[in-house]
Amino acid sequence: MSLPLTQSAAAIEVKGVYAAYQRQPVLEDIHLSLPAGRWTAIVGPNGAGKSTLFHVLTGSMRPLRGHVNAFGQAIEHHRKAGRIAYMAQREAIEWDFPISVWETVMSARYGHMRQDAWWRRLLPVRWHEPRHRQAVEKALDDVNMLAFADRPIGALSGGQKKRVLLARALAQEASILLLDEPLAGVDPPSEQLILEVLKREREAGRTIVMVTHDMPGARRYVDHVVLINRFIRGEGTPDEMLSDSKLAELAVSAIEQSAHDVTLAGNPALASK
Ligand SMILES: Nc1ncnc2c1ncn2[C@@H]1O[C@H](COP(=O)(O)OP(=O)(O)OP(=O)(O)O)[C@@H](O)[C@H]1O
Repeated sequence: MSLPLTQSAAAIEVKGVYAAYQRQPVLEDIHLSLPAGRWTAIVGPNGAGKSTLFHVLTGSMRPLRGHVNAFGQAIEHHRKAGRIAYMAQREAIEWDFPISVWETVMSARYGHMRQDAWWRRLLPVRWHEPRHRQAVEKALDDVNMLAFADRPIGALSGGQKKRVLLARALAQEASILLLDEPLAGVDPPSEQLILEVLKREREAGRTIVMVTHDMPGARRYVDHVVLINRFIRGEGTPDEMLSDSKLAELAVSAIEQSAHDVTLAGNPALASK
């Protein structure tokens, strides 16, 4: 069940963000206030700019204009302090890299290890602070992947890779989780497992922002929904934003947007008008 949004401060505030690739606009005039300790779904058609928004939120892409704050400070500050965990889409990861599931998830702890005594950091991994091992173990257990800890990451199925990526984000124990399509390509039992894990994380006070195309899952679990297609097309409760009429409006915006882009591609002179 979703939580009421009253009295919830903003975890992330996006103000007047514009972003583009090779001068082609992808995000325009984005203003958002994502509530702290709540679970937000970002919903939009393919190519709407959802992943790009996450690149801006993680600081890996600089917007052309505008800025992003987390808990009232520049987002870079929180990223460097490890307070933001980011789960990329499966396709964005190099799976041939010769490293195990355990090592992949442990890499989420590097930021925390910087705070350990310097001599500890020189020791082999098995002598690192037990809290790192415990966090990795718990995260893998949460997503039912502990039995695969020693497996090379390249030797996993698509759905298993997804769960390892989520475990990596969980092991960071960050206050904000940014998850790009955590439910895509997983079977129904795994989807249910992931939704329940995220529900527990939200109940523990973490702020979750996830991109999803899974409307039934979003309707049942999230507190807040943002509709996006280059511009923000709506923001509110799941009941308001995921109604048939709102989703139909979003689909029409996608058709209009692509017709507009095709027109501009055929007449580049119009782009500057
Ligand atoms: N590196 C890039 N260079 C040029 N264009 C890009 C790049 N990455 C994305 N785009 C374009 O920017 C637009 C938004 O892409 P983005 O990946 O943010 O969309 P999305 O909403 O996450 O889509 P999907 O649901 O398909 O994952 C698309 O038209 C895409 O083709």
